Amino acid sequence: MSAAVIEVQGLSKHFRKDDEELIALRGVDLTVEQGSFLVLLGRSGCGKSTLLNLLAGLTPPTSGQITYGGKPMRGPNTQVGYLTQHDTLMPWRDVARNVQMPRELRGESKKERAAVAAELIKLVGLDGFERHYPRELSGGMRRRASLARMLCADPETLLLDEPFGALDAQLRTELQGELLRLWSGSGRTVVFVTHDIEEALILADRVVVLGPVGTILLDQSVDLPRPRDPDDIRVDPHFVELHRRLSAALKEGAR
Ligand SMILES: Nc1ncnc2c1ncn2[C@@H]1O[C@H](COP(=O)(O)OP(=O)(O)OP(=O)(O)O)[C@@H](O)[C@H]1O
Repeated sequence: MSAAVIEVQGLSKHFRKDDEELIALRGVDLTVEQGSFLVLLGRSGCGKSTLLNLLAGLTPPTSGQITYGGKPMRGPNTQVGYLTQHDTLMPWRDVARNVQMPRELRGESKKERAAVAAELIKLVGLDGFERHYPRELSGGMRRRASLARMLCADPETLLLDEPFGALDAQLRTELQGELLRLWSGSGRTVVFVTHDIEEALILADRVVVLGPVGTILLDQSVDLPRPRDPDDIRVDPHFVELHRRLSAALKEGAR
């Protein structure tokens, strides 16, 4: 077993709205192993995005603690790349300049960062759109540009919040494949949020099913052989059994 890169203990997050307190997460314990591909699966509103915000260090917990690489996290974590659910592209920069941004901030030369960005733009299928501004792109294209920008920072841990939800089925499968190629053997850790069981099983080493307030309903390792061809794997009896288990856990959480 690899070392833990992220350790979450007794994590709670409350929000205050007017006079009411809303509990988004309550007492979550979770360990993420270095180099693993973890999928967090859960229905809308169970606290997945809140958990990623906390893992990225964008917001502090109400109680509990998170350690990253053995050190308590305080403030934004620069080792992680975070693809949020909402669009964070800079509207005044074209695709190429958005994607290059993380390396520009590090002071990398124009030539070097342009070369890396060009590769990544190609990888996400946006070649030809380098000079387009975010407003000139479709929702799915903006998502892909954001993914390329996140990868351009070359983070050691990737936090992805439903990154492929807005894409058509074929593009989704292609980008899932690219993500797996990028991750495989890289030593990077991925925490991927989705509410799609099939997507979870195609990607993950391990699926954690979350219920209301982030309660862990099931912690399931996924020992399906890789590469996992979506068309073949759907009829694999072990896939079908895992699908049934995850689906039952999600239903249980909805009661
Ligand atoms: N900034 C905030 N202020 C108040 N309440 C919030 C805030 N952020 C999240 N919440 C609440 O916390 C709960 C969990 O929200 P969260 O976005 O983490 O869920 P989710 O599982 O990611 O949902 P989805 O799959 O729909 O994105 C929800 O009830 C939401 O209304």
